[in-house]
Amino acid sequence: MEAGGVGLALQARAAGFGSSRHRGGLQAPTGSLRVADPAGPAVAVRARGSKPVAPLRLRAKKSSGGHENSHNSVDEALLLKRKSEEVLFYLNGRCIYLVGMMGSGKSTVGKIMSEVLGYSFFDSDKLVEQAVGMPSVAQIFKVHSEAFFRDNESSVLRDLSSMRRLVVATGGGAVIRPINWRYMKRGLSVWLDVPLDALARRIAKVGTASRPLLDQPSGDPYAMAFSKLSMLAQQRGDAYANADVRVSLEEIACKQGHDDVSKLTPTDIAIESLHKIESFVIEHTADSSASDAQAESQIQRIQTL
Ligand SMILES: Nc1ncnc2c1ncn2[C@@H]1O[C@H](COP(=O)(O)OP(=O)(O)OP(=O)(O)O)[C@@H](O)[C@H]1O
Ligand SMILES: O=C(O)C1=C[C@@H](O)[C@@H](O)[C@H](O)C1
Ligand SMILES: [Mg+2]
Repeated sequence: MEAGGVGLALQARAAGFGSSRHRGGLQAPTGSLRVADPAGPAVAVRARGSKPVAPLRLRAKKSSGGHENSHNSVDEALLLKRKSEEVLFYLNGRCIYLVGMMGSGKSTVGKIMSEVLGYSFFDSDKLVEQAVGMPSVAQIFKVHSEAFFRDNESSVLRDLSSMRRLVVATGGGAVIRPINWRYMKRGLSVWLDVPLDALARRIAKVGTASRPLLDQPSGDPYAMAFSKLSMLAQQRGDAYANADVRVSLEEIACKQGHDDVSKLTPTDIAIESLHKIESFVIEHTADSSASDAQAESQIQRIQTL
């Protein structure tokens, strides 16, 4: 199933936000996964020449609606910081895997979470590109095949799963292979559940060229994205629901009294994700041997689907 020998030289850049420091990822493939100290602090896994994790800067900017700004207010930034400190205690170095459809905000929200937690951020699509030595997922699909991409995606997730203190934005389709769940269940998985209409709006705004499963030479970008996303959602059934935690944007919007999920900032979503992670971990660490058994039986169930 998995690609053989897709080695990764893990040189994570400490995740930043709002700058080129964002581009967490690997250097060109150079052999096996190397981490100086997998259990050590996030600064132990950073790119050659990159700077250590920058302290959280509170930015009090009004949202433009385009989400160039990560936080709406100082209050929101403080809430995020406070929640991350509580969650860190319970996480005990466990990795966080964000799953969800294309455009659900895994990369955007993941970077915010990694910054506040002092974790390193990885985007599994980028890691596959680097491991294969191609500039884009679209090109990998074109030159090789989706199956080839999926094999490499599994290899990347396997390599990441041996590490600690990472936030991983997984590829939108990573949930379809049961073996990937075995890897992701070594950490905590979070499903960003975003209505298809909002996904299609986001994707239409930036275009579909980088997303081969949605790319369409002509037609209305929103309508095309919506119809393809609907099809994928149907094919994937409840694969996303295998995640430990579900973060529903509709639920957050409802709690905040908004009629539209587009009012939510990535920070709102990061806060809710941390909150849900905390509840999940508290609930499942009461009896850790029972929860290990639960996780194993869940993996067995996924594998037989
Ligand atoms: N809360 C939000 N509100 C509005 N737009 C958002 C929000 N979060 C992310 N976006 C925008 O939606 C687009 C997709 O976000 P992002 O790349 O983070 O998603 P993704 O889940 O990583 O997608 P992919 O699976 O394709 O990598 C980006 O243009 C991003 O700026
Ligand atoms: O949903 C999917 O199947 C995909 C999502 C992207 O993140 C990429 O992993 C790729 O374009 C496939
Ligand atoms: Mg992404």
